[in-house]
Amino acid sequence: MFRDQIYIGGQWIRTDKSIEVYNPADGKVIGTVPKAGRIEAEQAVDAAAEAFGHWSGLTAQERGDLLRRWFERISEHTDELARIMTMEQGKPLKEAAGEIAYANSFVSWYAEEGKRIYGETIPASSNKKRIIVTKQPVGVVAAITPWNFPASMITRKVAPALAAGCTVVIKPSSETPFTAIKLVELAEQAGIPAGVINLVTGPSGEIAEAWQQDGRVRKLSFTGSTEVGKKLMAGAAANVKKISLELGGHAPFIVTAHADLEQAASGLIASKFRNGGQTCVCANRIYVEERVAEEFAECVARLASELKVGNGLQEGTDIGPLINEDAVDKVVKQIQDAKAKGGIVLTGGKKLPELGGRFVEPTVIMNATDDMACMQEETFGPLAPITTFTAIEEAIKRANNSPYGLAAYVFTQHLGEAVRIAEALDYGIVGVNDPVPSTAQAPFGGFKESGLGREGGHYGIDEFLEVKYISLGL
Ligand SMILES: NC(=O)C1=CN([C@@H]2O[C@H](COP(=O)(O)OP(=O)(O)OC[C@H]3O[C@@H](n4cnc5c(N)ncnc54)[C@H](OP(=O)(O)O)[C@@H]3O)[C@@H](O)[C@H]2O)C=CC1
Ligand SMILES: O=C(O)CCCC(=O)O
Repeated sequence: MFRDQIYIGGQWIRTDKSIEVYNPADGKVIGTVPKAGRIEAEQAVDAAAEAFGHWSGLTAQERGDLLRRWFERISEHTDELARIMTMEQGKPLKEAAGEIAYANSFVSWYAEEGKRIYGETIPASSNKKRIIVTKQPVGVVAAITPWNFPASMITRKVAPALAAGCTVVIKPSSETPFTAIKLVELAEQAGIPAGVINLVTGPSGEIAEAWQQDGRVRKLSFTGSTEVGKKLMAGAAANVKKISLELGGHAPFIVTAHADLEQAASGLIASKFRNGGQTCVCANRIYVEERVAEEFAECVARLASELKVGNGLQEGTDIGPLINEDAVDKVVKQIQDAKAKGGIVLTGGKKLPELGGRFVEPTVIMNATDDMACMQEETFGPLAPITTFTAIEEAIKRANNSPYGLAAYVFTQHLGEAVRIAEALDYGIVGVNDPVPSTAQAPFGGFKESGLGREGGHYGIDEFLEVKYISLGL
């Protein structure tokens, strides 16, 4: 179940040293993965560079057929993949199975979309010339993925890259490598040729540096913190690598007096507590129009108090553990800070060491103010701070007052109000009466320090293509 090998050029390999992987629900070691370094990172690029000629030379239909076979293998192994994910990442089993289906939707969607990489002809200014525009794969792609979505962050990068004709080297998070390894094993079984997908595990800094410095890697796609994203962006300048960054978020969630309050409250629960709050698009700051705030907050607190916290493998669990002790400390500090600044805890507020892992109660805080840490920093945990506003313009101004610009949410039944607020928000994704807007067909990505580029939809495949202009003299 927990394969302890990396995959380079179609070979499964072990290294002398290894890294332990823990189950965050009980702190126990579930297995080890190789502690690869610069040498293996370079070997992976050798393999990907060698495989590129053949892979990019296949037709889009041939690549699509192989991606479709990968999709089928993943579907058949959903239960096993979900179990691996719950054991290394913590999210409840039903949510892990949901993530596998979501991850696989990128594989099926890009298996088709690769066939629609269209070029263009442009009228020339001389009738002795023809202007032809084509698109071709960028080359070898490096994908560095985080622990919060161990499957979908792999497929959201790898499926469009492969469909475009690129080959890839992957470095999954050291906290959740086994889901990624299983996905790659299934790609091998699906017949994706040796060298097209390569995966190494090990210290992220060393592996990322090797790939940054290697001019054969023409594109780096990263999901993770803004802090690391900035370093990678600076490193990519060395050989002017293309780069996509999907970084931190600090999503505002605006509820107006025109909202259906029950719909808004259950929407907030879905957005805020998905993956225990460890999602870059999670609601992080909740702005509610004053005259409905009390009723809304009571409804949210009641729903949050009904969520069952526990080991994700147990039936009925809604919220699993946080990924590590640092994550627990960050949430607990934000709760303490909010209380010290006048926040009132409506439900939750404590960590739950008696459960034997890294668990924090789903927490709802009323009377939040903009000077609280939870209103300024990404929480990445189950804390919902609620503040009030009296004028919509004030809510928009406060919502936009952030270096982040990934996702934002608006709940209102007033159409004009919904459109005006959605248009005024400086965010790449706006969910209007929709707490979970992510989907394979749509562009996912942020403004400002939340990142660069888009994943998903036809935008997501463009990230792996170069535009070539051919000027044809007749
Ligand atoms: N946008 C998102 O989805 C995510 C946002 N975050 C935000 O970041 C905060 C901190 O979480 P954390 O896990 O520490 O986030 P990191 O950004 O440190 O880790 C995310 C990924 O980046 C890798 N990584 C870490 N350092 C480097 C580096 N120098 N070069 C290349 N890759 C690197 C990690 O690998 P390894 O695990 O092997 O070190 C992991 O795969 C969270 O609280 C949250 O706010 C975190 C994760 C995902
Ligand atoms: O970066 C993340 O948090 C993963 C994206 C989750 C999603 O696709 O909704």
